[in-house]
Amino acid sequence: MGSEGFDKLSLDSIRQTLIGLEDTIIFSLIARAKFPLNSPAYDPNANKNVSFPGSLMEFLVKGAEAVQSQGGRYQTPEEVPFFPDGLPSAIICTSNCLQILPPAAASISVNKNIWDIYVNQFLPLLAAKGDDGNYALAVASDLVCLQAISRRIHYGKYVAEVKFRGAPEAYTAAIRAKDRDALMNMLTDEKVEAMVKQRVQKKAMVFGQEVTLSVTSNNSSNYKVDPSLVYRLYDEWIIPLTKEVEVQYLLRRLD
Ligand SMILES: C=C(O[C@@H]1C=C(C(=O)O)C=C[C@H]1O)C(=O)O
Repeated sequence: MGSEGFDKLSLDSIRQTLIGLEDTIIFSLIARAKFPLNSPAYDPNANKNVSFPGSLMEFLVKGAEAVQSQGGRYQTPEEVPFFPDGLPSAIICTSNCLQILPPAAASISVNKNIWDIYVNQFLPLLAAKGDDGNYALAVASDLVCLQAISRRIHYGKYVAEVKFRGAPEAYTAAIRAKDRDALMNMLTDEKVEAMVKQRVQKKAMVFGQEVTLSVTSNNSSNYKVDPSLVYRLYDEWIIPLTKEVEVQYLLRRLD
């Protein structure tokens, strides 16, 4: 998002972007679900190659982020690396180089939470048990999921900025008081959250249905990804982490 566009930003336009990211996230989950869990890819102890520490997934994600960083991926507040330490600089400055949000926005990241939830809680629910040896393909698919989920959650920085601009006095008072609960109450819109969760569950049913040429109606209830799991992903993890990003952003807004 270019800085010239920020002033035209509205909550509706940001929400439209988040709706678009729902599709990206759900299709990335469908792609990952094609592989079994392949647990050795996530186990640092399964890696006997001492040339790199950590799991195969950590090794592959670090390498991918290093290349993408040189291409300028991490020049906007919503694009946050999972392994920021030692990332090479961008070799080009894209239009997004311009300062969009206050400098403190760049330091806000909940990627450690996202990684831990995804690897240790969500992935075992998404992928079938088993090991087909396609570790690099499965991890490449994981990275697409993680980056889409992270982008969606860190879009909370823009949401918070628009909300701040909509009620600067009220937010300033809560920020000055470092009142996290007040900020959380002010930024929460339960009606919108409910619509988001219902919509992603329905999208998982539509996008994840098996398409056949059978003349009979396709009323099978087997989906490529469990729609109730997608609902839970948003309910227990994506929405709460988005709001956490909003609160962290607001607490730094007046720095
Ligand atoms: C993102 C927003 O802020 C909060 C988080 C939401 C979400 O993560 O889906 C939805 C509504 C709000 O409670 C918003 O207001 O759109």
